[in-house]
Formats: sequence, C-alpha cells, structure tokens
Amino acid sequence: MLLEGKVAIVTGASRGIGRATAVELARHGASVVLNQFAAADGGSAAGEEAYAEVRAVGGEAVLVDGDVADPATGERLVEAAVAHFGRLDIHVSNAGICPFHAFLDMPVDLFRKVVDVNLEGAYFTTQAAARQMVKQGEGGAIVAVSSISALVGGGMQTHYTPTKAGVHSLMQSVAIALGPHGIRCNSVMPGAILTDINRDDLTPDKLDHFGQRIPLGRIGEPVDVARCVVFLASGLAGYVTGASLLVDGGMFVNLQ
Ligand SMILES: NC(=O)C1=CN([C@@H]2O[C@H](COP(=O)(O)OP(=O)(O)OC[C@H]3O[C@@H](n4cnc5c(N)ncnc54)[C@H](OP(=O)(O)O)[C@@H]3O)[C@@H](O)[C@H]2O)C=CC1
Ligand SMILES: C[C@H](O)[C@@H]1OC(=O)[C@H](O)[C@@H]1O
Repeated sequence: MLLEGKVAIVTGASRGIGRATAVELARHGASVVLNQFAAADGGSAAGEEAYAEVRAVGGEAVLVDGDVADPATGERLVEAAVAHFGRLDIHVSNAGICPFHAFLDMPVDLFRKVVDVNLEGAYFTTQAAARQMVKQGEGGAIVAVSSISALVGGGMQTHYTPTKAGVHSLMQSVAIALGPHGIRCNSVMPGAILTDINRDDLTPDKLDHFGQRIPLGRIGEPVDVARCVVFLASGLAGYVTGASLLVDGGMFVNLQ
C-alpha cells in the first residue's frame, strides 16, 4: 500500500472532494483525521457518514469539528493526529466555499468570509501541520486543493478565484520554505467536479457547455481529484514539490 503507516489530516472532509480524499488516503493505508465544519456550526450528519466510509475501507479515523478560518483549528487537528495516531505525515488543505455572487454589489462580509475560509484556512492549517512535521524531523507531504480557477476567472467568483490563486502561490512558497525539512508541498487544480459547492450553479445548460469543452467528455467526480492527492502525498511523487496538477479532463487547454 502506498501510504501504509502514514497519518493524514484532511480539512473539509465531511463532503465532496475532502470526503473522497479521506477515503482514498485510507484505502492506501493512511490513518486520517477528518475535519468538518457544520457540526461546529450546528450539526450535520455528513461528517459521520464520511467517518463511516473511511472505516468501511479499513482505515483508522477520528472526526474533529472546527472552522478552518480560526487559526486555532489547525493546531487542534494536529493535536488530534498526535493524540490518536502518534504523528503527522500528510496534510490536505481542502476546505473551501464558493457562494456565487456578482462583483458590483459584493458584500464586504461575504468577501472576507471567502478569503478567511479559503486562503487563511489553508495558510494556518498548513502552518500548524508543517510545525509538527518539522518537529518530527522526518519530512512530510502537504497537498492543497487549489482550482482551475487559479488560472482563469469567473464573473460570479471574484471573491473566490483570488483565493484559489493564493492557495496555489502558497504551496509554491512553502515548498521553498519547507524543502530543507524534506516536506513536499503541491496543489491540485480541479476543474468542474460535481459536489454540493456547485450543485445549484451547474444548470443543465452549463453542464452541456462544460461537457462540450471537456475533451474527456464528462464532469469530474470527487474521486478523480482524490486519487491525484494520494499520488502527490505518496512516495511516487518523492521528487515533486512546488508543482500544481490540473485535474480537469482537459478543460483548461481546450480553447478552440
Ligand atoms: N467542486 C469543484 O468543481 C471544485 C472544487 N474545488 C475546491 O475543492 C474544495 C472542496 O470543495 P467541494 O468538495 O467541491 O465542496 P463541498 O461543498 O462538497 O465540500 C466543502 C467542504 O468544506 C468544508 N468546509 C466549508 N467551510 C469550512 C470551514 N469554515 N471550516 C472547515 N471546513 C469547512 C465543508 O464542511 P461541512 O460539511 O462541515 O460544511 C465540506 O466538507 C474547495 O476548496 C473548493 O474550492 C476546486 C475546484 C473545483
Ligand atoms: C464552485 C465552482 O463550480 C467550481 O469551483 C472551482 O474552483 C471551479 O473552477 C468551478 O468554478
């Protein structure tokens, strides 16, 4: 197994790409700390379902509530990894939100919320994970979920796309800062992946349009991204750091 004996954190692991990533990491042998937000915010069954899916593939797991926008959450996730599994080897910064909204009347609070969760959440959870990995002195792997939106715009995503470019840039910079510690830092850039984040936005017309633009002919599924995270987290990618992997079925390159 690619990740036998490894311990991983996945933020936003209750649904979508994060849940699929937690399951695939476990399928390849990792023990996983699953972070969820909704329970901290009033309750959700999604985290329990994700936990059950990880257990069903034979993985050890622990579910930890917390808002990644709070810098203390990263520290609590690391504490959980160490308390339950004794160490930390892999950090997946995945949690993110995209409440579609027009630019000209963007509420300040909404803008700040998206930046807090997507960019600050990635920054502070990555920092907490890196501190633990440096302390252990045996290297590690950090994978952030950026987006094709780091490279292209979205008229209803003016608050969101800069955070995804920021996450991409963060991985490049921490790859330099952490390389001497043997910690590899990369990002995946998913294209259009059907999850709760875009379920309402992906109207039949838009699905048709994407279907035509994507050379592989289909919208992505969370597991398409999750398998690439496993690759970047594993020894197979042992000489890969500061890189970004588009996981978009070819959508980005298909201009005409
Ligand atoms: N779907 C797509 O097409 C693409 C998605 N992405 C990125 O992938 C990542 C995952 O999105 P996706 O799976 O699609 O979306 P989902 O809406 O399905 O999942 C989002 C996850 O993030 C969690 N989350 C939201 N806010 C917070 C918070 N403040 N603190 C901790 N966790 C939080 C949610 O937890 P809870 O259930 O507890 O609310 C949930 O587990 C995001 O970063 C997104 O930007 C990138 C490119 C394309
Ligand atoms: C939420 C969007 O549908 C999705 O998020 C991204 O990052 C992609 O670029 C899509 O726009």
